[in-house]
Amino acid sequence: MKKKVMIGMSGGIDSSVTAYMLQKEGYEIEGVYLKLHNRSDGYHERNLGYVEDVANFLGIKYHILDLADKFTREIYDYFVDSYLEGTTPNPCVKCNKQIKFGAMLKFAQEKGCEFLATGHYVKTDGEFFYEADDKTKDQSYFLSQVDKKALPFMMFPLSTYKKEDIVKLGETLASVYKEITQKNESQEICFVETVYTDVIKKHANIDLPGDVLDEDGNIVGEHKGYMHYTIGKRRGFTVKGAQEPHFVKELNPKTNTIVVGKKEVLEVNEVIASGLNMYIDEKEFTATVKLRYRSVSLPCDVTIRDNKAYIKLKEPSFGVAAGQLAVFYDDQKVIGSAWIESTK
Ligand SMILES: Nc1ncnc2c1ncn2[C@@H]1O[C@H](COP(=O)(O)OP(=O)(O)OP(=O)(O)O)[C@@H](O)[C@H]1O
Repeated sequence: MKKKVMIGMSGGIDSSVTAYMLQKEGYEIEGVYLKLHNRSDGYHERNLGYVEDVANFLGIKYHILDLADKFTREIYDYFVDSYLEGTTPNPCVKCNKQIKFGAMLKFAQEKGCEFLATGHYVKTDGEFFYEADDKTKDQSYFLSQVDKKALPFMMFPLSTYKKEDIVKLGETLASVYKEITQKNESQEICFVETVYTDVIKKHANIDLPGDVLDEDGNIVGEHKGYMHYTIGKRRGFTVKGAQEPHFVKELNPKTNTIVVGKKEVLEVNEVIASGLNMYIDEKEFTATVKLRYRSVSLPCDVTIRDNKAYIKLKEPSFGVAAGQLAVFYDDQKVIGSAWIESTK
């Protein structure tokens, strides 16, 4: 009997080609589209149109799973609250853990599927995640909070391909694939239509000017409201008499102040992170760590104690933000991750 695979279908090229590939390999496939938010600009209608056309082309069944309430509670509210608290959230990491490889995986299993496949660029051997071959698309950072128990059920057929090859293949398939390749690349964060501040504005007044402080607490300028800034940002505030660029080092919601300094004051050598998700049991290890997506992996020593990771960097990093994820790698293998709480 053919093995049954559920495919997370977003209406984008990656998942549409994933479905084509797995069918060609001989799997029995079904699709599921997740409704994750209530965008009113025709977003879901457009995506579902593509999902339906691809499903018709392949002759497969597809489901619509409405997870908007769960998504609002667990992902959207966390996103807004993080900015209010002066931290920098990573909603895609939470979504992968709780929604895509939480609720969507459960749905796939309830429908009798042996596997869940997505168009993520990442590898797995059922025990660990590994970086994808296309390093410009690699999404291992975003998957590193996914529960170990979910890994044996995952399939990532795009893991060895380059994005451009997937687009090229799409162009040779049915006309719907061609149409999908011509639409705009999806947004970085699916519920942010333009910029994140437009989302936050719906929940708080973000335009509250306040003081810019130097490291010693002296007032040196003015800012537009702390929620306009993230750690490392260098524009949109004034610093009296500054000759050199200044960067945001700290956000203080309670006093509506931001602390800025020259690049060297943003230097970080130690990181404390909590909310661990480890794929190995060791409590002390040497690894490399990515402190944000699209940053280089830095060599470090890690000690796990009282459910926290104490990370000593062997070379400094700059502009590390609380709220982002620290992802530990052993070469290309993801060995765990934790949320950045504080830095030194
Ligand atoms: N709304 C959704 N419903 C079902 N699956 C989804 C949805 N959004 C994303 N996915 C799954 O997660 C994968 C990664 O999504 P992401 O948005 O990170 O990448 P993408 O490159 O835009 O993918 P795609 O081209 O398939 O839209 C998708 O390929 C798809 O399998």
